[in-house]
Amino acid sequence: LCGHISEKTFKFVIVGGGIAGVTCVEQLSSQIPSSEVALITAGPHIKAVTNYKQVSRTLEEFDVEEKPSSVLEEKYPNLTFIQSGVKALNTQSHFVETTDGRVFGYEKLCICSGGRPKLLTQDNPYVLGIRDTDSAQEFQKRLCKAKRIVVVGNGGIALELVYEVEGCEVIWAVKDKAIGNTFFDAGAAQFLIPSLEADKPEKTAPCKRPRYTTEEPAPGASQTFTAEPGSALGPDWHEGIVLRGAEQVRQVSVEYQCEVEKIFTSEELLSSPQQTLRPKTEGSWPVYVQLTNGKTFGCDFVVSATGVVPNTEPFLHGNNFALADDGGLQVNDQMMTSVPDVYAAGDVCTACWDHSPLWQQMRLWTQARQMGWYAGRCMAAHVLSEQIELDFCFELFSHITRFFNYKVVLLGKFNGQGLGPDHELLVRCTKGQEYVKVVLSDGRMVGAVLIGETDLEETFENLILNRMDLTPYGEDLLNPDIDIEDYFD
Ligand SMILES: Cc1cc2nc3c(=O)[nH]c(=O)nc-3n(C[C@H](O)[C@H](O)[C@H](O)COP(=O)(O)OP(=O)(O)OC[C@H]3O[C@@H](n4cnc5c(N)ncnc54)[C@H](O)[C@@H]3O)c2cc1C
Ligand SMILES: NC(=O)C1=CN([C@@H]2O[C@H](COP(=O)(O)OP(=O)(O)OC[C@H]3O[C@@H](n4cnc5c(N)ncnc54)[C@H](OP(=O)(O)O)[C@@H]3O)[C@@H](O)[C@H]2O)C=CC1
Repeated sequence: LCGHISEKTFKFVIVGGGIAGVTCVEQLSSQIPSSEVALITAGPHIKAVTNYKQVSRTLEEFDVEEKPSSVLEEKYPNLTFIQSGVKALNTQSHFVETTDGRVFGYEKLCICSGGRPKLLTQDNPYVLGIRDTDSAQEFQKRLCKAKRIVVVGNGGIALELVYEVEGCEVIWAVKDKAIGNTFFDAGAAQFLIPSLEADKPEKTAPCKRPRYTTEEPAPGASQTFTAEPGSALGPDWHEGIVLRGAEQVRQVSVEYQCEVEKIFTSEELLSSPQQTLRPKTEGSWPVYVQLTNGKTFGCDFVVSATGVVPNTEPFLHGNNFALADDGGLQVNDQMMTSVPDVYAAGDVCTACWDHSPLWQQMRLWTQARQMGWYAGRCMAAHVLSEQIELDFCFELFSHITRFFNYKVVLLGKFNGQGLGPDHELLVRCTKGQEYVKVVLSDGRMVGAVLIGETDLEETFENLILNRMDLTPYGEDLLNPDIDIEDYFD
């Protein structure tokens, strides 16, 4: 960037129009309305949080809408929207350079560039990831002609896909002994598995959440930005699109405790000596997946639902950012990276402060919002030379979502993460109705998994936050004949 003259210098520059970036912009604009803020993002749309509802002290629910950037600009006159990717950053001179060749100065910068799918293999046309509207559309396009797909991964996307896909055979390959390892233990998995075999309940009411934009880009509009990823999808992304394959019925088979050994095409199969790559399945398929359990499945395509990689690439060259083991930009309890005046929030960053014993980072919509909001507050406080303390939302991990048509609430160390063998579990389960698991450490509740309409989230959240010794209550904690709320009044 040497020798570049910046077009304009802003007090605050935010990169990324996903939930983290947009929330950061909103926070800065409302805290210091007179300051000049620029939002630089690769696409013409931004993601906005709507219908925000604080369910309890730490649990929150909201909808997400994909909107044209003009909506933000109209709301915040101090905001300049710049539609372009950022291709380079000079943190010494405080400049960013965009893919369309412009240079902008900043006083404080917040990187909210999200993540991209961590695919099993790059550049294999039969291996798809799902992240943004474009990739979801591509998936839908391929699915409508597909008779069989292989889904690899055991986290959020795989859980959603195997349940939502209709009219297609789904082979689901997971590394673990049970499904959904990022969210559940084996007990919860056992509770959920019958939903994959049963007929799905008819969707009674249409989803009230707004759909994501699925329009084709305006002619000429996308050319410059096709290499840039869009914002991540989020709650109910699959409600807006038909996920139906070419068969009459859905059939899901889970292959446990295996990974992908090899992915090869039908041409490679035919040319292999003595057909060493002999598939165990009938028929001819465009692509084959050989698993470490010795089985090989032919399929129309593979979905790699194997996590995300933080989008740090354009910011690293020539700069000295400290990166975490997962590749995220390390941030401290003020959302500051290791480089002066550069902050980060959302999927691109890794929270490297001393976490509360009840919180952990997961790359989720809620955390992207909380981090963007808190980063905005920190940036504003720092230019005003004010002190700011880590927000309360980082005290307790909490997440509300839906899997297999059940409401799912996760609190604290819901899977006993990092607790070692010194913890106790209490479980209550009614088949097809609810699964309640409580994690106790030293007599205190430190985590919970609530599946179904349990109505226990607020009480359990309070019990966790109060750190009360629950030893005297024993198993009565989950006794369905005791109204637990009255019990602790
Ligand atoms: C299919 C799917 C379902 C999900 N479901 C849920 C759910 O139910 N609940 C939940 O809590 N979370 C869910 N998530 C996770 C959630 O969507 C993400 O954690 C969250 O959206 C991350 O927000 P972000 O703002 O950090 O990043 P992103 O939304 O990825 O936004 C990053 C932004 O940066 C822009 N950008 C990237 N690189 C550049 C660059 N070089 N220059 C300029 N701009 C750039 C992108 O265009 C984008 O606008 C889901 C994710 C996926 C993929
Ligand atoms: N409702 C919700 O809350 C949803 C949230 N999301 C979020 O979106 C993001 C993307 O979702 P997703 O891609 O499912 O990521 P997740 O991080 O949720 O899950 C990734 C899964 O893939 C497994 N995995 C990683 N590498 C391999 C490999 N080489 N072979 C086989 N399995 C592998 C991981 O196992 P291991 O953990 O052992 O490495 C893990 O089970 C995540 O941040 C997720 O939290 C997505 C959908 C719904």
